[in-house]
Amino acid sequence: DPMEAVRTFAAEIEENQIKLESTIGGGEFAEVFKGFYDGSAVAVKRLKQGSSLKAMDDFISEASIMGQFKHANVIQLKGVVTTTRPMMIVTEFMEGGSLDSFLKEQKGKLTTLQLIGMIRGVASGMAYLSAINFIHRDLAARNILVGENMICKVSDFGLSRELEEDDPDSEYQTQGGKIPIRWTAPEAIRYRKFSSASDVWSFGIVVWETMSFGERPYWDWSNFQVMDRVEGGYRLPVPVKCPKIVHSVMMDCWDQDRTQRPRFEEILKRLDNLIRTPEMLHDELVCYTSAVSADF
Ligand SMILES: NC(=O)c1cccc(Nc2nccc(Nc3c(Cl)ccc4c3OCO4)n2)c1
Repeated sequence: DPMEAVRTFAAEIEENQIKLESTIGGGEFAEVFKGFYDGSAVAVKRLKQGSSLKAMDDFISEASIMGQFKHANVIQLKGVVTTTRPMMIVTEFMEGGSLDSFLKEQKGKLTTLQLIGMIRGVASGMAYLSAINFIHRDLAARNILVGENMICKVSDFGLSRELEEDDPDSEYQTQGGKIPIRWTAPEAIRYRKFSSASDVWSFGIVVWETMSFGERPYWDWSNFQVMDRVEGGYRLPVPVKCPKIVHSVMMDCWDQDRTQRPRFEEILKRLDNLIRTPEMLHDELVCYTSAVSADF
């Protein structure tokens, strides 16, 4: 019973203790506001009146899931309003908004090291979630939030994907459920085999989005073209000014064989090494031996 779970994992907040200030977003089922609670800035997701029972259950489930997490790179739940209507989810406030829009606004203004620092935060949040066996299924720059000092946090644990019917990123699958095709691993698209390894694939796409300052993965290709060409071995190219060594991390995340993809723990170590040795980010300083061994 979702209500039972939310009482276990989330503090109940009195609605009159929350002050709403401004609207910052919204979807089909809920609106998101900036507000204040307990002396600090918060984000408040408010379920729209007249929502279906399923929408209510999904709303409550998102809070229960979030309430079980505690990590610097995962959005922190402060509490919920469930005993009065409308229901609300209250979290820490992330001033930079979603990563995809943040990157578009900051296009060309961030250094490679800053971009890698953001990606490192996402990898750290995902290493934590995969360690507690939580599979995200919708990891994308739009579902990462940016806070002070450009800290990045994994968010959006909604079971019901807020992908609109006509959302170009949603693709109907036979058994209900919508899948964001251009972020999803081939085995998860083909036979719904979601795992931390399919989250690693999605993470590779997030790295590409970040190094491309919010460029749309596979540009204006149709979902079918994406599936067909990726199955055929096509992979996104190295973004402009992106060090080859960062593109090699992406390529490892996009291994057709999910057992060959690096775990988030390994990805985190590789990113930390790059941050510690920035000279590795200058292609001209790094020698790349060709894949084919020299015949001598
Ligand atoms: N500065 C801005 O314009 C801005 C735009 C969008 C989001 C945020 N910031 C922001 N900060 C924290 C959370 C969210 N959105 C969100 C999510 Cl994703 C899931 C569940 C939940 C939420 O709020 C309460 O419950 N947003 C800030």
